[in-house]
Amino acid sequence: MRYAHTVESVRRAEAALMATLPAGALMQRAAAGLAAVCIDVLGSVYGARVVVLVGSGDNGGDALYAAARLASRGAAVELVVLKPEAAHPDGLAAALRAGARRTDKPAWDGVDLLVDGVVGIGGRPGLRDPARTLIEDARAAGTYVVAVDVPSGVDVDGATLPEPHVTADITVTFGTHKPALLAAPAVRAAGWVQLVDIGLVPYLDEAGLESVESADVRAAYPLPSGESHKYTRGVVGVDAGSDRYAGAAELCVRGAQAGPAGMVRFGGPDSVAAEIVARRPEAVAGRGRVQAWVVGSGTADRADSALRAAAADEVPVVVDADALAYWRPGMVRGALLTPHAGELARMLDVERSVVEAAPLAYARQAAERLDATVLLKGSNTLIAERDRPTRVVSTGTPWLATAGAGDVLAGLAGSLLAAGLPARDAGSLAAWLHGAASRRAAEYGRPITAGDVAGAIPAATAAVLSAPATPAPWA
Ligand SMILES: NC(=O)C1=CN([C@@H]2O[C@H](COP(=O)(O)OP(=O)(O)OC[C@H]3O[C@@H](n4cnc5c(N)ncnc54)[C@H](O)[C@@H]3O)[C@@H](O)[C@H]2O)[C@@H](O)CC1
Ligand SMILES: Nc1ncnc2c1ncn2[C@@H]1O[C@H](COP(=O)(O)OP(=O)(O)O)[C@@H](O)[C@H]1O
Ligand SMILES: [K+]
Repeated sequence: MRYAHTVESVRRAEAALMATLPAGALMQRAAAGLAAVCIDVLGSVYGARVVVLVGSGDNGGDALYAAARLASRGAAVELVVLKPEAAHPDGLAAALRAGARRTDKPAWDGVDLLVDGVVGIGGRPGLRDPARTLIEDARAAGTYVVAVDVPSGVDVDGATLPEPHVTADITVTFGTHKPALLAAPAVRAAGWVQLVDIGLVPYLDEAGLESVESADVRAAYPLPSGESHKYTRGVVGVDAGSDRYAGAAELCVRGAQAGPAGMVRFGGPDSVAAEIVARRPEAVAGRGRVQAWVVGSGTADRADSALRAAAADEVPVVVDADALAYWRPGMVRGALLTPHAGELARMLDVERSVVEAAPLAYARQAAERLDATVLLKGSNTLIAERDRPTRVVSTGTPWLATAGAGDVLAGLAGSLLAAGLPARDAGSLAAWLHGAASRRAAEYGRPITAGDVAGAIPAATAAVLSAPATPAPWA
């Protein structure tokens, strides 16, 4: 996992760490890491032109000490000190001593790098002038931007993206990630994120947000063993599709078949079942004992009865698409709801745009109010559960925004549930593998169908499971 901590928890940890160190040591660690990334970006430092925007807090202090390091390596460093009376005095003196010069209006032509030290975790969202105009001018000139700790102006904890804000090419962050560096929409402003270790980790409490990585998928994926048979691997029931949306049923079944469960039962209408079995002969038509249900993809006006029937089995349920409207808090223990922003907005009775602007807050609110694990689909996908760190998955590609992709995801999540994973892990792994499969299918940049995504899930799974350890002979 990559972990993100809120401003409050970073401050708490920093205070505890600072108490063990000489004054200023932490800022030096941060500045050294920042300067190293800038040097990497520049390639050749000597003679490079660097403009540093210096705010009035410690974020500006970091930027000033990094500026001193760059200037002492021969870079032509220009400091724009936004509030001279409040700039970090020792940092400013160090930068000037090393040869940096002050300016109010840099000529952006020929600037190799802009360092954004306007505000960090102490910043209020948004940017005021003159920082705003300076950033706009630099961007218009195509200047490469390195943000210090966070891109200035973003909402650090809420990960929303108020206008105006800095859009960085690289963000060099200290100690731990911040929510805005992992979750949409703010993550779009961060560019590539580089974490600098300043020794904070032992002092941090549990992260509120965690980003799922390939090693997490490998560690949690339910593997069959030599003793397994199809029933011990889990049976997943799919109640999806209708005469109008038969395709949704097939895509959901294909997602389920690409997961770890040993068998897929199709419990939808007979007319659809006949077609499913003809096209996917491994699926078994008719209801029976299952370890998890997937309900709702393309069920149209059967959604209510389909959800109630699944709930009566008292096994975990993936509640997707049309069935979401009939979800009642507490209906099923261990349920995984898989709405996109529009569906979640309807469930919470707000506008879609409101959810899209603050997905992290709404996914969390939904998990509370709806009493279930909520997987909110989008450019990155969130998995929220009450009293647990929220997960974020960002393996997908925008090509994944294609009709039916959600049906595949629901099927895959159901298979992982049936194989025994709790809802939060099933949702995390399903979203990760679904996103990885979409990238594989899109070959890093071409249109794909939901069927292509389903077809690529086994290869994406193989790639992540091929751990360096020697596999057991039967695996
Ligand atoms: N606390 C620590 O131990 C460490 C902090 N570090 C740095 O310190 C930063 C936090 O420093 P601070 O707490 O001083 O806060 P910041 O430097 O993030 O910002 C606070 C200052 O910016 C002004 N400000 C707030 N919102 C603004 C806005 N929208 N536009 C313009 N000005 C605004 C405030 O009036 C205040 O003076 C971190 O992000 C990190 O870069 C690092 O040096 C590592 C160690
Ligand atoms: N911009 C994007 N970048 C990456 N993935 C996206 C983006 N937009 C949507 N997705 C993903 O595409 C899938 C679309 O699912 P969904 O909205 O349910 O479509 P459908 O209902 O047609 O199946 C989800 O997995 C979602 O996370
Ligand atoms: K910054």
